[in-house]
Amino acid sequence: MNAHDPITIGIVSISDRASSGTYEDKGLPALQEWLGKALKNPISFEPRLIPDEQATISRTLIELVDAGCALVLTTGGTGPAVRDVTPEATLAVADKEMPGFGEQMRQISLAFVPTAILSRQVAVIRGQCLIINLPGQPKAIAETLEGLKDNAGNPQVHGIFAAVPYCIDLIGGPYLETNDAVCKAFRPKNAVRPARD
Ligand SMILES: Nc1ncnc2c1ncn2[C@@H]1O[C@H](COP(=O)(O)OP(=O)(O)OP(=O)(O)O)[C@@H](O)[C@H]1O
Ligand SMILES: Nc1nc2c(c(=O)[nH]1)N[C@H]1C(S)=C(S)[C@@H](COP(=O)(O)O)O[C@H]1N2
Repeated sequence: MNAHDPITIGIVSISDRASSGTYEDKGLPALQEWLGKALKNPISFEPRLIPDEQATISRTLIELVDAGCALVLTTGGTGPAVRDVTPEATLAVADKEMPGFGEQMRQISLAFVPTAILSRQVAVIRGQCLIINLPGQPKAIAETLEGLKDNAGNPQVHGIFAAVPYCIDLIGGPYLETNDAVCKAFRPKNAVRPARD
């Protein structure tokens, strides 16, 4: 039996072309694969594939929070194009904005592509859920969550996921434990529970 707290995670791929079948969606599989590798907790996924429509995005986020998700990750629709409205839809359902996540993602992504500054990702708290926008490029999902490592695997720029478990502690969610080889979560010493494996 898995001794870790269970978690429900909403994963939302926001893409006009993937949701209409013009191309295959690679966002949901990339999110699911990375989270499955990074977390020791048993995960129940709530996947959604939707077009770049602001009202649909906001409605989907509210539905996932109401369904008990402690974490929702979106991918796509963060750029400057007319139909890129994921940040607006996310801010519209926010109780609190968490600007550090967007700042750190742009910092990480700049190490990969100069166009990282075009991504307007935001993160917010709604109720007891943390909602984070990731860029739409499927490879950007692991890059932003995991950060930049040197050849020996030591972090050079921390991935944003390192801060996710403690954030979820602070909003009263499940205690998340990570596989350190993928992503080492950081918590202040007094917030660390004894290991259970
Ligand atoms: N769900 C997805 N599956 C596969 N590739 C994707 C997906 N979303 C985005 N991409 C790729 O990343 C690029 C940048 O993503 P962005 O969210 O800006 O999409 P877009 O160009 O607005 O088009 P669309 O919304 O139709 O995917 C896309 O042009 C596409 O090549
Ligand atoms: N790590 C990473 N971040 C990235 C990219 C990338 O390839 N890798 N692409 C950038 C580009 S080209 C754009 S336009 C913005 C917005 O992407 P989105 O509209 O797909 O969300 O994300 C940026 N962030």
